[in-house]
Amino acid sequence: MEGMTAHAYALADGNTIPAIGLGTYGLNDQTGVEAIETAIRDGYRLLDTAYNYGNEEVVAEAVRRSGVDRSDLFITTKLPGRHHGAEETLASFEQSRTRLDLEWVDLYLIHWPNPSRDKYVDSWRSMIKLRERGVVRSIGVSNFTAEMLERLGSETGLMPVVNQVELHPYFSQAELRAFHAEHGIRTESWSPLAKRTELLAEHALVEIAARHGVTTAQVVLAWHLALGAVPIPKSADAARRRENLDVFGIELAQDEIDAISALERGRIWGGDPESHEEL
Ligand SMILES: NC(=O)C1=CN([C@@H]2O[C@H](COP(=O)(O)OP(=O)(O)OC[C@H]3O[C@@H](n4cnc5c(N)ncnc54)[C@H](OP(=O)(O)O)[C@@H]3O)[C@@H](O)[C@H]2O)C=CC1
Ligand SMILES: O=C(O)C(=O)[C@@H](O)[C@H](O)C(=O)CO
Repeated sequence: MEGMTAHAYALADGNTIPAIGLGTYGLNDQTGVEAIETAIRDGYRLLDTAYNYGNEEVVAEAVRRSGVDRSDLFITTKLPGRHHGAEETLASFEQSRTRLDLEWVDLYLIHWPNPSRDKYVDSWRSMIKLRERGVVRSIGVSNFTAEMLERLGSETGLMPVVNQVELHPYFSQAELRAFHAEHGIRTESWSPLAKRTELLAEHALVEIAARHGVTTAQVVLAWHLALGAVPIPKSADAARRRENLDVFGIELAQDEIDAISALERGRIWGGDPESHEEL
């Protein structure tokens, strides 16, 4: 599995990111605390939240209750579109950090580029400052196109180390992943199971899963690992979360990887970074 050691990858800034994580969108309130706490106890180390998920305090409580050393966890949060801008970014981060009850955040992402606002470069400069201050270990983006990434690089001299994008067998992002590989950017996959939809019943996946004696969800997650992308599946169910973590022994053959990539059909909803407004 490309560039992976001990189920983690080195990022271009020298930090390390776990090879799989837990998506937390929709894990709220007490049930969310219990789900995330159990996930940590079961071995999840990367937790993916965002200002806009309204659950940063839920993540904080789960981390406290888990008993796992904070330095063994990798916690990501994201800057919302309505807070783009130099000062706004610094203030928004501080709110996130306070709610997360953390000395530092492992990975801070610009959630969406919101190009109509044209402020993501200002936000990026503030994120560079946050990293220099040590309150953020790694900085990245989400839902950025190659052109937007180029712009960050040319205007600030620093490329993100991660771009978290929609990625699953229906939308495999081959071109963007090639751009990432050229520029030392690690790809993270959001909605890695295509929000379940009908993906997990696809004939090609059912066949491959039967051959390996695993579930179709596990096949999809093994495909992400084979691509060198970091999937962050969300599940509210403890057994499914354990299933999603138990994928490192699945070695897909190249023809299986190709058959899964051939399911390509496009985005599962209208989240085009050029036009989507996520405030
Ligand atoms: N940066 C961005 O713009 C975005 C980031 N994200 C991030 O990505 C994470 C994951 O994406 P999400 O949209 O939730 O989609 P996923 O692809 O992770 O799919 C989640 C769905 O799949 C089901 N599921 C999970 N595991 C299994 C399994 N083993 N077998 C069968 N069904 C399963 C879940 O149901 P159940 O809970 O009942 O198990 C849920 O309905 C989010 O939580 C968030 O952190 C998501 C969207 C955009
Ligand atoms: O989950 C996320 O990170 C998002 O950006 C979502 O708000 C996403 O835009 C969505 O779920 C829209 O239906």
